Amino acid sequence: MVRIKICGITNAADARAAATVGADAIGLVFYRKSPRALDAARTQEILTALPPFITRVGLFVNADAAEVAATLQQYPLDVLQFHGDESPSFCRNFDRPYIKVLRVTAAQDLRPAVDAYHDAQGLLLDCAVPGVWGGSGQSFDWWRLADLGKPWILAGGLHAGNVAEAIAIARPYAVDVSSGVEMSPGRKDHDKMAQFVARVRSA
Ligand SMILES: O=C(O)c1ccccc1NCC(=O)[C@H](O)[C@H](O)COP(=O)(O)O
Repeated sequence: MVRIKICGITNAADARAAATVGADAIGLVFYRKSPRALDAARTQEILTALPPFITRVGLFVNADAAEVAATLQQYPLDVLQFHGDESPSFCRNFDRPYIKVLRVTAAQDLRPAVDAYHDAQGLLLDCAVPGVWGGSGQSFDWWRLADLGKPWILAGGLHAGNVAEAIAIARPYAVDVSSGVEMSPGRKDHDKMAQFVARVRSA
């Protein structure tokens, strides 16, 4: 079964809807320059609204270690997701499972990254878009990856109309979607989320 993460949740209603339609995980953006960035009140509201057994993933882009640590002190996040140029030693600094994002455009050898981030819980492949760290809505040329020896997550420009094809080609452990299930940046479309999950489940 392919797992599903819905990223860039910004309010309690969207968090509840993501859980209701069957998402396995939600992503919370702690990157101030993002249109999906959260403040303390919103973060608390989302975490309070979320039912049990949905993985809470916190996203960071080249944050200070102190900022990541403070966020972890404040909120019960299950997994960290690093979208910037964070080194392996930085990522493993927080005593928390982490996912490292690799930004790609087409087929490439991922072995060096797999070796470098050998203790990552998973790797997330997203589309490399200059000047954009994530949530771009752009996809890359999917390819069938050789076994990485580690779960990997497919992201970048996915939506209900292309996710089945993406899964058939790439065979990921999980898929991650943000803008493909939105009506505008940071506002999820609940019907699109339901359609997306249904397509993944039937792929
Ligand atoms: O959502 C953002 O604005 C964002 C900003 C900086 C780093 C990551 C960000 N989001 C990550 C994601 O939403 C997803 O993990 C991934 O990039 C897929 O996004 P999309 O192509 O919009 O489905």
